[in-house]
Amino acid sequence: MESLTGTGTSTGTVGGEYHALLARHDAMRLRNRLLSPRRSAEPDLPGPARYDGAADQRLITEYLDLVTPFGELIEHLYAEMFRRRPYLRSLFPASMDFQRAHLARIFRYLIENLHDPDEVAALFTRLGRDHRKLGVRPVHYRTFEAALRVALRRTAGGRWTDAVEAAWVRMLRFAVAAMVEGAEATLAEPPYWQATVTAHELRRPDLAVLHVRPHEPYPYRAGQYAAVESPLLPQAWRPYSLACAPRPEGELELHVRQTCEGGVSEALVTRTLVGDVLRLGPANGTMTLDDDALDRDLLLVAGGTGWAPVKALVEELAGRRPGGAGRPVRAAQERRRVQLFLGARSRDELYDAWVLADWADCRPWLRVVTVLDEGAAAGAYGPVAEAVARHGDWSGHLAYVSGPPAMVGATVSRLTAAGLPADRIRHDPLLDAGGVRPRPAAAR
Ligand SMILES: NC(=O)C1=CN([C@@H]2O[C@H](COP(=O)(O)OP(=O)(O)OC[C@H]3O[C@@H](n4cnc5c(N)ncnc54)[C@H](O)[C@@H]3O)[C@@H](O)[C@H]2O)C=CC1
Repeated sequence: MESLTGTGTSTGTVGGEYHALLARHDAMRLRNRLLSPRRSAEPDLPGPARYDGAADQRLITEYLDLVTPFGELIEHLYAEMFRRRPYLRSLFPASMDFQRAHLARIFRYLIENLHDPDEVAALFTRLGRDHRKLGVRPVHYRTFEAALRVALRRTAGGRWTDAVEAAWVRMLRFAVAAMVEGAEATLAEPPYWQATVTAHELRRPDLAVLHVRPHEPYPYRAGQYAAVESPLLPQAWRPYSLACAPRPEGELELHVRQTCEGGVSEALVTRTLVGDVLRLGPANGTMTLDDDALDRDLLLVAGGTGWAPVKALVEELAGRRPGGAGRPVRAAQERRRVQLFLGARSRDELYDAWVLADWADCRPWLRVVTVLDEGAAAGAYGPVAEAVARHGDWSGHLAYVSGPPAMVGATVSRLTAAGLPADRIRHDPLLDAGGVRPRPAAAR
């Protein structure tokens, strides 16, 4: 483990050799764990049991104004970390803006949820699994901790106390223990999957549909999302929903809207060619069809490229109905109906319209309403949340909502106000660009 700290280059991005070394190291750890499963791989990191998060939350919150907004703290933290271990810079993307914002979200999430250690541990266990793709090792967290302590003192100034710092450190160690646990539990799966682009269609000037073929079997369920990295922007990973149900040949579909210049979405939409090799992180997300989901009528609501996971869900449903190749649904479940609302800015923005037309012809259990921002030509109009609310009583349904965060939030609010229990509405993290959930107050 410690020997890895000297690996890598002091500048540039993390390379194949580093990942090959990590893979060999993971294989050794897995072997050791299988031979002696009770042995903790990182005995010096504390486990999450019996952590009094509420007490630390009170202390941290009382002195929070000394270190917020988090911008300055995070600047100091990364500066100190890269000063101590320059090679760690290679584990991060060239531009740190996104990373800084992401870390601020993580700190906010941690502090706001610390009274609920189980919830925090569950999220950070998933994050630990996901962080394997970055080449992060447990030893790196110790450097992070040391840098955080320096940064806290530098930012807070004279009123800072050892007791508050100790609370921050306990909070961090608690989260790190869960991350290490998550990484250890998934040692048997690859930290990332390489996937070759087999098709790239520009459907709108700023929107592409990509097909990619993973080099190894890629486990996921319809409705899930994965972090994607382009070789044009190493170590910059962004989440995209997988737009198809698992297929026998293993090919995946991604829908990407360019959201800004110079980012991952631009690289995928305008600078990616057939034959390029992307990397995918492990699949995540709870917008999936469990068996009990099939006992209810379904309401699917999608806006823009939020159509992607909903398309995958409908594909899975079709595969499980008579005539489909998937695991069949029970007879009673066959009678269940699916109502889909698809929001788009204009008719031209319905970039997958031919799929909808095909489906309307051969899927009598599916009803589709397209909702255009401009005019009522396709059957409904106005913000998709309002169209859904106008169209009926959804209180007995199970709902899946996907699209711009404001649209998802508005739809969830309308549905809960109309009597649909919150635990029957599924959607991905709203503010998430890297796996962190928003505060509980934001409707999910
Ligand atoms: N799993 C998920 O939740 C997924 C989410 N997305 C997100 O969906 C968004 C898609 O972007 P675009 O294709 O550019 O969508 P867009 O900006 O074209 O919006 C699509 C439709 O959503 C509705 N909408 C948009 N903003 C709204 C608001 N503030 N309030 C109510 N309704 C609103 C409108 O009906 C609009 O026509 C991105 O933010 C992306 O991150 C994309 C894929 C999957």
